[in-house]
Amino acid sequence: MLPAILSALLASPVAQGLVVPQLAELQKIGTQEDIFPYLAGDAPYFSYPNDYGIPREAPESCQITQVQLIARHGERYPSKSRGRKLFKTWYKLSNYTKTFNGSLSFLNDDYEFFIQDMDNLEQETTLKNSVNPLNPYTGEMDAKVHARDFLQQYGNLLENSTNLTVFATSSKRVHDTAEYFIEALGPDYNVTLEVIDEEPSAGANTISAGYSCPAWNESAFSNITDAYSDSYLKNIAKRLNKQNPGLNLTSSDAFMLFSWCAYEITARGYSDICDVFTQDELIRYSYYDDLSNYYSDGPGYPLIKDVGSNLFNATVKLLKQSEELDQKAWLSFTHDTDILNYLTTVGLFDDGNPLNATYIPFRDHVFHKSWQVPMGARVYTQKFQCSNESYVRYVINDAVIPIESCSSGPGFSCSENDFYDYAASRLQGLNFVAACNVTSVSNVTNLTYYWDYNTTNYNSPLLDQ
Ligand SMILES: Cc1ncc(C[n+]2csc(CCOP(=O)(O)O)c2C)c(N)n1
Repeated sequence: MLPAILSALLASPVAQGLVVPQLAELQKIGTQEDIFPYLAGDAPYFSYPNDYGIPREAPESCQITQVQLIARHGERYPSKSRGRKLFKTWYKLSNYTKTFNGSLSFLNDDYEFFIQDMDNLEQETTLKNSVNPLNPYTGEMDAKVHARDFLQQYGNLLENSTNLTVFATSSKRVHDTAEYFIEALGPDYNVTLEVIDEEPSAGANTISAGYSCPAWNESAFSNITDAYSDSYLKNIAKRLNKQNPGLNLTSSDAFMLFSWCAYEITARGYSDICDVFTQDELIRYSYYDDLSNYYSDGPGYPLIKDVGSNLFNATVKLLKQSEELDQKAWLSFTHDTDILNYLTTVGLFDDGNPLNATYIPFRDHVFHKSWQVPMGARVYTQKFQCSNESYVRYVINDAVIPIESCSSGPGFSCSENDFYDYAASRLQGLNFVAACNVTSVSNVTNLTYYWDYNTTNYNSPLLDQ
């Protein structure tokens, strides 16, 4: 039942004259959140599932002394290359002249594709560019709500300094996310945004080490990932073609339907195409995303530990200098792959069992990509003091994820010196500049922006990537 006030509003002459969302649309918004974790990090933000139950607030009688955030930009439209592929599938459907049957029947009713302006590709979803004015899943709102949550959790760290410097890569959507976040902090803080170049020429002075790594090869392990069966995609195409003779969808079209589902939810608030999939198909799609990222940007590709070491090294240095540095909160915005690379070096989602293409290892499977880097992902490093001891731990997408070999401190944290030993052991033998052949694209071999932002003006031109 629709609340009486809403029925009255929709029936009113005023509403009739406005563009009001259809009632059926309204009722679908908010009903698809259970499938977000299966959509390869393209769906709206969700908190880390399977939280261990550890409160993310500092433990009783402990004070946070430093916090670091590495965040992904918020919900966005598809990239240009994904957009091109989505349109290919959409044209096939929009050129179909017969009446649709089965789960595609929604296309019979004046359906409008969710990408309505090519200029939106690569960009954040906002209140303004949403397909539906009631879309609750914009990147803009996500960043703003996140900022208020940050203030509630860590606002006291900002109290003694009037200035806060925030860092974002020069990708427009990443930069825009940081701006929305800053806007929502409110007028009490004097915030400067430093825009750090993500062109390869930035070398090691980057929050996006992947772009400065010419040695990285996306398909280095495609021999493993290519072996993953695509029969679930063939089945989807076969089912839809049987219901709709002459449609001729391929496995690649079926693959695109998952992105359509995810991105449409972020632009419209819901997506009817999601009803095409069975739960088994969602699980198979999701595992393919884990498998391919494990071998291109995660623990399955040894070079990735070197890539992630650039940022991990810097975060450890900041922790060590927490007392002497005036700034106590270090906020950085970047891309999903950079966060995956960083977390791979930190080692929180590597249980040593390599993912395989033949079966889904349901019980031995900690590398869930979308759980680590959904849209709006937020990886916090907390340093806190209890009595005279300091401790470090990670809070990922609202869940405390302990370092298993170092979690005997309060709130399953790692005591500061043990953490430095842990970090040193993770970083041993890694060398971003050498392993990535950084000097072939840049002569910058150190990450300095956290330390020289007062004397160097970082304002790189924004990129649509
Ligand atoms: C090590 C490494 N270097 C470069 C790439 C290329 N790449 C493909 S997608 C993407 C960012 C989109 O993410 P988001 O949606 O968070 O903006 C990047 C940087 C990669 N995958 N791994």
